[in-house]
Amino acid sequence: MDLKLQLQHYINGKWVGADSENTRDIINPFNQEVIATVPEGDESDAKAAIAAAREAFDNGEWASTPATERGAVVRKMAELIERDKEELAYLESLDTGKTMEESRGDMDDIAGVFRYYAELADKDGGELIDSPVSNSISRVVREPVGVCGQITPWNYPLLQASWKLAPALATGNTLIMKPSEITPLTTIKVFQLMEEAGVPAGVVNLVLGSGATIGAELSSNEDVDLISFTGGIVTGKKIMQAASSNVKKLALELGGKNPNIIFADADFEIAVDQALNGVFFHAGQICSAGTRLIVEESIHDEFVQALVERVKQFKLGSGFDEGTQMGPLISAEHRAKVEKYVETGINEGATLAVGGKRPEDPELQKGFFYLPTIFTDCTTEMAIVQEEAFGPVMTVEKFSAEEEAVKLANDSIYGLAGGVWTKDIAKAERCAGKMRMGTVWINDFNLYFPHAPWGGYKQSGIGRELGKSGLEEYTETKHIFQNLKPEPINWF
Ligand SMILES: NC(=O)c1ccc[n+]([C@@H]2O[C@H](COP(=O)([O-])OP(=O)(O)OC[C@H]3O[C@@H](n4cnc5c(N)ncnc54)[C@H](O)[C@@H]3O)[C@@H](O)[C@H]2O)c1
Ligand SMILES: C[N+](C)(C)CC=O
Repeated sequence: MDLKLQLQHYINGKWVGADSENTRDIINPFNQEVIATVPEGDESDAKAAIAAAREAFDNGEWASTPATERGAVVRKMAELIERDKEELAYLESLDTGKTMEESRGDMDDIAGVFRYYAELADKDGGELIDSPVSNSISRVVREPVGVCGQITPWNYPLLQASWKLAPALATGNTLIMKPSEITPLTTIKVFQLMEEAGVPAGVVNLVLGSGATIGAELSSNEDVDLISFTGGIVTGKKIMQAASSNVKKLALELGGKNPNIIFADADFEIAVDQALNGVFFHAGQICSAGTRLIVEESIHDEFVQALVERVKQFKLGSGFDEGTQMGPLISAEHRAKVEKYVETGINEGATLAVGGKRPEDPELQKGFFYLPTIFTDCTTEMAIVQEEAFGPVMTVEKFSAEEEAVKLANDSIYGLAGGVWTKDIAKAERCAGKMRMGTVWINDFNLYFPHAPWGGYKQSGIGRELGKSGLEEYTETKHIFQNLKPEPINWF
């Protein structure tokens, strides 16, 4: 398949092969066909990219380029992504199995992220602060952190990359990105676009390969000043340990096990519709999927019945077919993980209301498909209620009082996101105030946009992406104090 892509690393402004002869096949999750073969990097490739980024930061001009000019390059990226939207969406759907409609939506979001950070690039000229010393000037400025390692997951390959690339570039950092080894295509394409947009050599570097080699090198290498990671909690903890080598700045966007509370006074039809969307969109492979449904007892049975009836109608298929609502899971290994999780639920005594197996449709046998699944009679101590399945599986718990709903929602090591459905706004605000999560949606679910910070409480992560906070992650804060009338202290 000719994807018209430069299937190589991008280091110091050049497209280069891997030091070793190793390669990796990229697999289409819909039919297991090989879409592309890319170099599989090792530590030496990562070290070359880090050296290029270090040199570009220490001796290059990007960090001191006027912020307005950096903003113009970031804005150009938004324009190029819009220009190549169809091609990018095609590559994303090919690589992840998600529908073209989803991928097109992702590309719009990604262009929006570049545009947002382009606008912010030159808006922070520093701040004068009050000084306790007369005849002095005290000011606070923000400077780029330096060399940034950026590691992304496979579920939203380019979207998650854009949340890191745009703010890092806007603030004058240099970077090395390592996309997920199973979904590198759109990231490769965007590096081609960054070259076209005029990002100077060495400022952005791309290394393809596994987490255990490239990711581990980025996390531990002492020439890297910041590591920004989006992925699973187990990997996040490893990165945190490795990053202690030189006390790197750390941004971690980890998993979630997100509650969605449905009160009896919610708009029933909308709540059913959005509860389904909150879990089964992108086959549940979303960090903020509302997989823990917490439903008020008085409407529980009717609500579950409505969910099950709708789930039975879902159209599974190719992301390129009109009408497909849910694509395959990303890989055979990932589907096996989801299957194990469902088996655990059955063994724990939860009731399988629908799904719980692979589809029988002959058209879907080559893909990594799994039927949308709902468990009822779930209780908070069950592993299926506590652990992230990252697949199309919903657990349903019951509650009878507001405090109980909030307690159930907070009973998790995670704290990424959650939802509350009710027409009683005071009740919704009370719940939102008590829910220990980085995002709480009231009468909505899974909405994110560039202006709003994104990140987790508890073990869902450290730091924030998007919004102004997402820009600040890539800056160091410096206080410059100038004494305009120095005098001797006469102490010694
Ligand atoms: N909080 C968020 O915004 C957010 C967004 C998307 C995905 N996620 C989470 O990502 C997870 C799914 O993604 P995944 O399966 O790709 O996660 P993962 O942790 O397996 O991999 C993520 C990235 O880390 C790399 N990696 C693996 N081992 C590494 C190591 N030892 N050192 C450095 N890097 C290493 C991988 O190669 C990949 O690029 C889920 O838990 C999901 O919730 C979170
Ligand atoms: C952050 N988000 C919702 C775009 C993707 C999470 O997996």
